[in-house]
This record gives sequence, structure tokens and C-alpha cells, in this order.
Amino acid sequence: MHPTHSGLPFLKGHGTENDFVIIPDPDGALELSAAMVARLCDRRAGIGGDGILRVVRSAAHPEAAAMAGEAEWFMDYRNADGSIAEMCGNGVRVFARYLQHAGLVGEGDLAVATRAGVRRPHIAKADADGTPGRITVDMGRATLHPDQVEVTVGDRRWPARHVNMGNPHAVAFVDDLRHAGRLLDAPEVSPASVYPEGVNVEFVTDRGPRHVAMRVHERGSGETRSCGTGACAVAVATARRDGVDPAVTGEPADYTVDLPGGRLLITERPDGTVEMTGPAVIVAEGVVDPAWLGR
Ligand SMILES: N[C@@H](CCC[C@H](N)C(=O)O)C(=O)O
Repeated sequence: MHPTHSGLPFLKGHGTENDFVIIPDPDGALELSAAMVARLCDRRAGIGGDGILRVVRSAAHPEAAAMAGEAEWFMDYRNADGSIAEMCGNGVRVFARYLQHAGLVGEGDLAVATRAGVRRPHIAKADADGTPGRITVDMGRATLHPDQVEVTVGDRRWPARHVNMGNPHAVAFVDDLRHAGRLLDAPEVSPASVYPEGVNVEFVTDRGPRHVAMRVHERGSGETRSCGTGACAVAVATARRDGVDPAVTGEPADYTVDLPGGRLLITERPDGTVEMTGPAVIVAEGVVDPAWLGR
């Protein structure tokens, strides 16, 4: 990492309390090591966050240069432990909000390059009282795999659906979210060979018609207050469990997903793509002390 002598500028933001340290790095000049990501995300000794959103011009990043014609900005997402993930649903809304906050985009449609491909947020108009408009994102296609997966926590085990939203998920339906326990450790998912890159695990319970609640243990971050890709995976797995398939009916399926940190609205369209709507908030801006960075 080569911050300026005056420190490293950052912002802090969240989407349904899935919180991120945002690092503007338009020219892709920073070398952001896994160790530095983990230090920045440390809630006691660092800034604190479930992950990092590095904001880089697509043209300036080797993983995104091919998308530069479609999406000017690349979301370089890192989990709190420093690992790299393909996509972050709450993160992409917060990323869009940052671009708007920085005056780099306005309300309306935009495109963001991610490791899972281009994602398309739409920033709604602010309310009359100035509350920033919600952000709807075209999250691309959900892939439901036929694998038989099982999730175990302590002496409880559940069958789970393997869903890919650009990143991997195991969705388990439970009678009571408390049955997932404290989630201090990653739940066991078997067979492990289904997820060679690790997995995000969602626990889901019904709240009403097309309305569920979930908790999530995220790969690389632990239990978080929300996961956007997880909510999309949950909505699609719940629809199939309910016998609902928009590709068959030709009708979009809307699901409300409650998470500890807030509510996300998910629509699966007949073409198999998934849309997610939720809030995104910039909380603070600051500069990381260059002396701390150098230590
Ligand atoms: N919180 C995110 C997902 C972040 C990445 C995930 N932990 C992974 O490793 O795949 C979301 O809102 O989607």
C-alpha cells in the first residue's frame, strides 16, 4: 500500500447494516494486501467493517479492463479476513451510493464492473425530505445446482440448496432462526467438495406468504447483519420450494427478505435474472493515519 503522506482517504457506509470501508483508488495505485484489509476491517483496532469496497476505474484494473467499455468503475470487493469475493449485493448498492455522493454519477441507471461481471444499479430519486432514494440492482442470473448439500450446526442438520449468485451459497430452511446458534464459527457444509472456494450459509424461516427471514454466516466475514447476494439466493430457493418458477409461469416472483439489519425486496424475473432493492447509506468520511498504516 502506498498512501499519501497525509494518509489514506476512506469512507464508511452500509446497506441494511452490512458495513464497508470504502477506499477510493481511481487509478488502481494501492497495493491492498489481505493483512491490511483485515487490519482496516478490525472492529476494535481498525475502522471496522464486514468488508472493503475499493473503487477503481475498470480501465486501471487487470481484472476489469475488459468491462471498461460497459462499466467505468470496478468494485474490488474484499471480505473482512482479506479474502477476495466475486460479488457483494449490499456492497454494490453502497458502491453506487458512493459514486453518487462523490458526484461521479447521478440518479438513475449505472453499470458497475465486479468479478462476477457487470451489475446494474438504479438509484431512485431522493425523497422530498432529502432521504436518499433506494437502490435497485439487476443482480444477474441465479444458478440453482442440483447437489445434495447438508448444513450442520452442533447437533442439528438441515438439507440445503446450492445457489450461485456470482458467489456461492448454501440455503437451509429452519423452523427457528435461533437453531443456527451463535454462529461464531462457520457452519459445517457437506460435502465440502461442492464448494471448493468456501461458501456463504443462509438460514431461512417463513414469516408469511412470499415473506421470509434469514440469518447468514458469510465466507470471510462471519455472521453479518445482512447479505444481498444471500437474500437473492434465499428468495430463489424459497420460490422453488413453494413451487414457484417465473420461467414457467411467465410472471415475476416478489419476495420480502428480512435480515437482522433490515429488509430487502427481491424479484426473480421470468428470464431468470434477479433484482434486489434496498437502502445504501454513507455514514462517514475520514483519513487513515499514515503512522498507523506504516506500523
Ligand atoms: N455481504 C455480501 C457478500 C460478500 C461476499 C461474501 N462474503 C463471499 O465471500 O462470497 C452481499 O451483500 O452479497
